[in-house]
Amino acid sequence: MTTVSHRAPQEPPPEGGKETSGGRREHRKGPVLLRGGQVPRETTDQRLLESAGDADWVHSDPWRVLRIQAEFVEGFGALAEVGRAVSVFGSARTKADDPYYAKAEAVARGLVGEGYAVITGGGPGIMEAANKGASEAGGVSIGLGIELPFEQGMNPYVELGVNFRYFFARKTMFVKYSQGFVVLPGGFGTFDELFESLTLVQTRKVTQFPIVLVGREYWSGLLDWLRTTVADHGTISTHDLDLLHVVDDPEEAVRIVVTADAELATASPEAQSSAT
Ligand SMILES: CC(C)=CCNc1ncnc2c1ncn2[C@@H]1O[C@H](COP(=O)(O)O)[C@@H](O)[C@H]1O
Repeated sequence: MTTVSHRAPQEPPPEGGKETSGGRREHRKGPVLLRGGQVPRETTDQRLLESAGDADWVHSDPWRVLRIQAEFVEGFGALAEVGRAVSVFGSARTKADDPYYAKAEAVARGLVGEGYAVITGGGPGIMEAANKGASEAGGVSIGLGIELPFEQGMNPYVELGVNFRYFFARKTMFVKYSQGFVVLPGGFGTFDELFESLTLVQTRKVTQFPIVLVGREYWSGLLDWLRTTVADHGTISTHDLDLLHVVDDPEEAVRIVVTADAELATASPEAQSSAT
């Protein structure tokens, strides 16, 4: 493994790497290709064997990789035996008297009634509502929490909780361990989760993955924009929007997930393949 040192422009040209047929120096580091001023002047082994000099690099990023790895291992370990599950997303700010709070509870109850565990981000608002609905219905209520600068802690209805430091490790868990996503009104965090799942379906990294938006009024502006501006520019195909189901009724949301999941169970193994 090598690390990249960034030099000031006045420093001498790099000595490391290999000369290509075009007479340029280049250095490969896994998926990373370094050329020109980015080629490291010395190899990692050289640095490792050096007794003197700056050794800070040994202590920071390589260890971070192990922490990231540990998050995946812990997450996989905690969730491997959960069985069929659906992730429910939505705003962290929704109050308990908001009608969407009750809808999220109802979605979770319905999912439990169909034998699914419910996975959320473990936080307040819609996440809390879904965990509440799941735990009160006697189902498996899971929270994949995220460490944030303003500590919130897991909502009290989470019964199996895993706390992540990295959003990307956590997002893998939502997709890997759920059979579908139900998305209630939310902000940037919710959009991130929604568009990540849409991208995975669009690029066939996951297949037959139902994504249900609850709240026609809330989502219609976004959908209109996708149908007109975005599709008109050709940056998505109109059929990409078929990936999304929009409903108002929690029971309908549950029905869509159950139907898509049943179709997947009878589909070919190739159709079931997943990159996660
Ligand atoms: C009040 C507040 C901001 C609390 C933050 N506490 C949180 N705890 C856990 N997951 C979160 C939190 N904030 C955002 N997320 C993630 O982002 C989504 C909600 O973000 P937003 O509120 O729509 O943008 C959730 O589905 C969740 O996965």
